[in-house]
Amino acid sequence: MNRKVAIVTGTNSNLGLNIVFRLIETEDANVRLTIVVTSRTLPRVQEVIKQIEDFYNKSNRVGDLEIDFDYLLVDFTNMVSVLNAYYDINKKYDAINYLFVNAAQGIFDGIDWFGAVKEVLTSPLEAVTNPTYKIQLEGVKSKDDMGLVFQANVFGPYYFISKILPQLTKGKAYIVWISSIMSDPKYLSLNDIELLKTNASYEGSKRLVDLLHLATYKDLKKLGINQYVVQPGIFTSHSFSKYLNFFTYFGMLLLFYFARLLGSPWHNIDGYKAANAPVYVTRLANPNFEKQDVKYGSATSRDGMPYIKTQEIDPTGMSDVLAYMQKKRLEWDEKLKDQIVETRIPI
Ligand SMILES: NC(=O)C1=CN([C@@H]2O[C@H](COP(=O)(O)OP(=O)(O)OC[C@H]3O[C@@H](n4cnc5c(N)ncnc54)[C@H](OP(=O)(O)O)[C@@H]3O)[C@@H](O)[C@H]2O)C=CC1
Ligand SMILES: CC(C)=CCC[C@@H](C)[C@H]1CC[C@H]2C3=C(CC[C@]12C)[C@@]1(C)CCC(=O)[C@@H](C)[C@@H]1CC3
Repeated sequence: MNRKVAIVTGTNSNLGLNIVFRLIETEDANVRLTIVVTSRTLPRVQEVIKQIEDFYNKSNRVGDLEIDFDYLLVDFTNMVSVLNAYYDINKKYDAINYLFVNAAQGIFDGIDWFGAVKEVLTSPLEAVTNPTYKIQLEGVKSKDDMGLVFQANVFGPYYFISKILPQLTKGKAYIVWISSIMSDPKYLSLNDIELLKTNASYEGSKRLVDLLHLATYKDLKKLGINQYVVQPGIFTSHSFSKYLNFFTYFGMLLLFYFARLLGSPWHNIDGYKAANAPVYVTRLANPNFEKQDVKYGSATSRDGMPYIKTQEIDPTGMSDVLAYMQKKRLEWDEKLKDQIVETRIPI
């Protein structure tokens, strides 16, 4: 049985879970797939493993695909936690075949409901595609003294990748960065790469993801690693449902279906449709022919049919971003060099 290892960060999110579901559906036969679930807490690990097991046992893959589980407790806003996660992987695996960089956070502080109603009434499609009424805090730093959203969504995962590069190389891995349609160049100033002087740090972090991908995929390809950047469109998520009540939740769903009816390709609405592009690039795209300098999007037609829609990425600033990340990586290599030492003395 050929063994493969898949790491999905933020597995217990709507998208993370559906990425695993689609991977189970499309993985080759006669494979033993180890799914490395990641979370910041053990209860969420246990919860998502149960959901994946239920899906697998009801699937038609029980006969020709074996799955087993491992987990990583990692918080990407804590560099010691990221280093621990690397140590964990380094101890257990010599090859990793898939890494989905799915975990992300914003520092949302609620919704400007007056602004939301105004946007919905004046431009309902824009209101649920490029919303400007989500309130984001500005200038929030992590305990590691970095921009919190910058570290969580970009630098933490980048540093993790740099540490497990030997395993990713051995596994001829697919790395899939989850970006967003809200990653326009306007959200990132090259004088504020850690996103501390912006009230759109979430969108800025997704612009950084796009640029970091463009700046690194060619070198990774020389190692046999195929990296892609994708975006899942728009779908229901635990992270923003907490701001909604029964009426606003169903009001949002109604607007999502209305947007799809008006011809929006991006209102996938459910996590399974949203997970189309992330798995497409690893299972169906041919890395010898498919372009890697575009963003693969999960899309849904008016009549609910899923499809893949690519978008060009403006490369402006990619060298500045890469230089910043490489400098930050060397800084943290130095800071963490004696952080974890083997204390067990062999008898
Ligand atoms: N929902 C949408 O419409 C869209 C979502 N996306 C992207 O899709 C991805 C998944 O989104 P969604 O399903 O809504 O996810 P959620 O916001 O519901 O969940 C986020 C996930 O990320 C993990 N996470 C958050 N912060 C950290 C951290 N500091 N360290 C480690 N893990 C962390 C959480 O894990 P835990 O709490 O278990 O630790 C959780 O599983 C994200 O990258 C998001 O930006 C892109 C476009 C649209
Ligand atoms: C207007 C009503 C009745 C309710 C408010 C719904 C909003 C909470 C919701 C509508 C559009 C959503 C949206 C996102 C978050 C939640 C909404 C603002 C994102 C910003 C999530 C992250 C992304 O990457 C974007 C592409 C999403 C855009 C749409």
